[in-house]
Amino acid sequence: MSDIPFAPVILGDEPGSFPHSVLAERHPAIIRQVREAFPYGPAQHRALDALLASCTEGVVEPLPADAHDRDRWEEWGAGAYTGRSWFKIPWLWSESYFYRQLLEAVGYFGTGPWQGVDPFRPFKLAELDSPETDEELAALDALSADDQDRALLHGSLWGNRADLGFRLSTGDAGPADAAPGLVADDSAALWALLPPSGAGTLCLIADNAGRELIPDLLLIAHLLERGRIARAVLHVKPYPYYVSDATTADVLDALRRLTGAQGAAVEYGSILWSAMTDGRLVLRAHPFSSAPLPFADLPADLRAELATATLTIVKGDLNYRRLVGDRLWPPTTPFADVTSHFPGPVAALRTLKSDVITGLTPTTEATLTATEPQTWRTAGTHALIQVRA
Ligand SMILES: O=P(O)(O)OC[C@H]1O[C@](O)(CO)[C@@H](O)[C@@H]1O
Repeated sequence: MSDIPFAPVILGDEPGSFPHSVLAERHPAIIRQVREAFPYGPAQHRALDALLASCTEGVVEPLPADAHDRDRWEEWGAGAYTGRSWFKIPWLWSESYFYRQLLEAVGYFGTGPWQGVDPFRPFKLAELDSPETDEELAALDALSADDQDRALLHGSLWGNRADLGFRLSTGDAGPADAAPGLVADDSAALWALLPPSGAGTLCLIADNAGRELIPDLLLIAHLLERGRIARAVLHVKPYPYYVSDATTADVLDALRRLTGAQGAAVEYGSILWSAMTDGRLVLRAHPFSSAPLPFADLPADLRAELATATLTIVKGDLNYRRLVGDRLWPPTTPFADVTSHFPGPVAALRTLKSDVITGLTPTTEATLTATEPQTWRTAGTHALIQVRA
């Protein structure tokens, strides 16, 4: 990466900026919503009060001395950031640590009865049970064999808009005269890495549960069924994270949603069910999946595993930030340069929901900046498919 221009790491300390609004407004709102979603007891409410005070006006507090992952967070930088304002340290770190501390407050990691109760589960289930999910599953029945590659790839891509921490108010793309919805499209290179009769392994680093995970699973089922891959490894989060990020429990809920549906959805569900049963589809919940660090810092075991994949698909905005580095890159910085650290071929499927962007052509950047100066980076109205073979 030595030829790449310097790009500053994103912090949350600039009032009016997107990262600042997440720390100052979105995190308090998430605490409020979680509080209302369950009849938590007084101790949990006190812990949530303390977290609210800490993350808005206070400093980063240490994890309890007996926390099972305290050493891991030390390795990930807790020593350097404890005692500092949440706004003045890398935004990626602040956000990640917020979710870790939120789970601490509600007793998710404790030994009591709230152990393992996902504070975001009511929101995830509501989305999974929504009429929109019914409609998306019913649409599978109308897909011709020729349409499936593109439709299922795009389903997985645009499914990334369905992020519960980020409710969209706009449609597929920007206004009619705006830049195209897809600001980079390397899908030909992606398909070239997954030819029919492929014997390889796809790793898919998942993002959100519900209406994003369903199309991710459909894509995996399709690739297995068409013989473009022999095996898939689906990387999920080891614990609830960023409100809607997928965990093992969410995969099982999504799978049940498919097998309990009607029409083609059921067939996809049974392909996935048997693939899990016979080991062609494997779930992984590596601790690094919810680390506050970029993928340039992959631990050795995960790096070795991803190095064996024919292709790794990295889903969503947060994973994109981790893949290219959570930095204010010049938008035309080549995607291949900022992903040269990654151990194998990699594809990013992402809707744009934060300031980080790379790999645009000068023309695309100029069009976006001229037509949608305030919103194109963060509104989720644009998407990209970028590949480094
Ligand atoms: O679900 P996604 O696509 O990873 O998006 C989550 C996004 O939420 C934010 O963290 C803000 O909360 C984004 O900036 C972030 O990258």
